Amino acid sequence: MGILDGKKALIVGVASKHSIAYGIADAFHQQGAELAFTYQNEKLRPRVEKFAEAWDSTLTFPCDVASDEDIEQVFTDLKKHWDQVDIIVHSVGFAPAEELDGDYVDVTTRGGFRTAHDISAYSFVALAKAGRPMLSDGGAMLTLTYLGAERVLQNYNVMGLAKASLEANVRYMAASLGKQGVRVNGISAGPIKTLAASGIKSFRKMLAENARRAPLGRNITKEEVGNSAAFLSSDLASGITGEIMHVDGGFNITAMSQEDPEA
Ligand SMILES: NC(=O)c1ccc[n+]([C@@H]2O[C@H](COP(=O)([O-])OP(=O)(O)OC[C@H]3O[C@@H](n4cnc5c(N)ncnc54)[C@H](O)[C@@H]3O)[C@@H](O)[C@H]2O)c1
Ligand SMILES: Cc1c(CN(C)C(=O)CCc2cnc3c(c2)CCC(=O)N3)oc2ccccc12
Repeated sequence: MGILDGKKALIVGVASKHSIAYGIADAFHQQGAELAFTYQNEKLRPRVEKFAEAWDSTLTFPCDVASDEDIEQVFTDLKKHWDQVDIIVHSVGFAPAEELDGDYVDVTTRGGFRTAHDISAYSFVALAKAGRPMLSDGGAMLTLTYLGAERVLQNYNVMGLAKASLEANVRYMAASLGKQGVRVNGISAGPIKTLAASGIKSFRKMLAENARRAPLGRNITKEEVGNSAAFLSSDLASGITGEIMHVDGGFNITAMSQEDPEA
């Protein structure tokens, strides 16, 4: 008896076993959902096919979210297997690496700004546009955001603006899709060591600072994000839409903590 029994979920954004989308897929499978996946490129295909098999799924589709044709094709192909889709998870974020290291005003460019917003924010409503005809009454969409949308974190730079746009997307999409019984929410996750986090300068220091200052005194895991995602996507959350839920050990409620050396 799982909270997602009978639900069909499309998960966009699995790239490795460290991915947040991996934690979400695992939790969804444990809760009884039937899964389908997209992968960004041919390089990721064998890996995602292997993961899908472990979760009793044979449904994997290529999709670069920069391409409207790719996104349309995903739902055309999915329609051959499923009449409707109950859940769509968007776990995708990208900005050119050079935008994420240094002074915001110095390193931000028009091209980098466009790419960050296209891939990290527009892609969520693009999935809704293409998926709308297949989304069931009682369906749910979910995306992953970060505290950088609300506060300034060093080096997060233009990704913070893209996440702010993504969080507004959650609210406007919730308002647009509510009449057809589809809920739209976001999870603002604490920092997790994933591919998207690798190569980020002083990421380890950031993880340590988060663990020190968070009320739970530790970093959160992709499994914990997965469980919260399963709840938000399930009928247990039938009254929740347009919401951003922080799954970050409480870090976002703090300012200075007693142990702060500067306190
Ligand atoms: N890791 C963290 O600390 C953290 C914290 C909060 C939010 N997030 C967000 O979680 C989401 C997942 O990131 P992650 O940390 O699991 O890292 P990840 O690298 O495992 O996942 C990022 C995914 O984005 C996909 N992607 C990038 N560009 C794409 C494109 N053009 N088309 C299709 N897919 C594309 C990648 O293939 C990958 O699957 C992102 O939105 C990220 O901003 C991450
Ligand atoms: C936390 C944190 C993250 C993790 N996180 C919340 C993210 O949203 C990941 C964002 C991200 C987007 N695009 C790229 C990369 C990371 C690195 C590789 C690349 O080429 N492009 O990224 C940061 C970047 C700077 C500062 C903090 C962070």
